[in-house]
Amino acid sequence: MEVRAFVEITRPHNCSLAGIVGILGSIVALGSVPQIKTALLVFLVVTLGCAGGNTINDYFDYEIDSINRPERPLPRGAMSRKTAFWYAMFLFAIGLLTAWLISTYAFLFALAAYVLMFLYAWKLKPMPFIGNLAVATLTGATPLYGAIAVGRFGLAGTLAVCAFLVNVAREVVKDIEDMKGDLQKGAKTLPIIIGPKKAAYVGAGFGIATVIASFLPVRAGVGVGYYAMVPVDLIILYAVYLIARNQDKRTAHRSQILLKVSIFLAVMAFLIAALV
Ligand SMILES: CC(C)=CCC/C(C)=C/CC/C(C)=C/CC/C(C)=C/COC[C@H](O)COP(=O)(O)O
Ligand SMILES: CC(C)=CCC/C(C)=C/CC/C(C)=C/CC/C(C)=C/COP(=O)(O)OP(=O)(O)O
Ligand SMILES: [Mg+2]
Repeated sequence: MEVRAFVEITRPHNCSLAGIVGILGSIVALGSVPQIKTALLVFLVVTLGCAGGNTINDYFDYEIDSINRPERPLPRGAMSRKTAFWYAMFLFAIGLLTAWLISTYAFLFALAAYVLMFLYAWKLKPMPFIGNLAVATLTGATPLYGAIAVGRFGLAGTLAVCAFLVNVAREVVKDIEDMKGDLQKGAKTLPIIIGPKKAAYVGAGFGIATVIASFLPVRAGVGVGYYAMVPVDLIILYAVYLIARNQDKRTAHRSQILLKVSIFLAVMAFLIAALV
């Protein structure tokens, strides 16, 4: 058992980004910075949920990760599957207790998100496109969580739409990248059902929709700091061009990584626009 596996399995880079997005949702909903206590609680509920979701995801993905991702903690033997299961339940429990400190609505919203993450890992992921929509719904729910915590929505809805669209695009491209392992395990992902080319066009369509939606906050009057979004949209369009042109594993990996970079930069752009 490797102690560092308890951090690694949670994918802290995703969880910390998600936590920041939760706080961003509060900022954009309020139009100002929330109380530090609220910001901290939102960050904890989202990061603990994301950590539990990634952990339970690796628990259920053990066989497929043994093919696609043998370096991950469970396939390489750094942690037992039983330990991973109860570690995920522990993370979810602490997250729910933290959500209870915010409000009843915040608790119920977190409970729904955590249940959806468990269902995704347990049953939804192999369903063509349904699994992609579940993950994208969870990422879209993240800024909404921050809004629920402060009792207002404001512009958090536009953030949620962008998060949903870009993550549908990224999930489809990730499925194109993982086709080999998914085929061996009999998973019925979108690229396997309709073919990688048509799936690439679906992902590209959601990528283009993200670029269009990324200007929604401008229409709502978000400040000039928002022009930081322009390079983000150019990166998304390049990722779309790559996957539409070629669907081999290497191109799909480059495209999905570019989409992840665009998510990180977009979050920074929204933060700048909200705080400038
Ligand atoms: C215009 C534009 C791109 C707006 C971005 C909107 C926005 C706020 C996006 C944030 C979405 C979010 C909550 C991200 C959290 C971290 C994350 C990438 C979650 C989804 O992860 C699922 C994925 O399958 C994990 O795989 P990997 O990253 O390869 O470990
Ligand atoms: C709204 C609240 C309270 C929490 C949301 C928490 C967040 C941000 C969830 C975003 C989606 C996410 C990261 C869920 C975790 C589990 C997951 C979907 C991991 C992706 O796993 P796979 O689809 O198997 O892809 P990999 O090949 O990377 O394992
Ligand atoms: Mg997985």
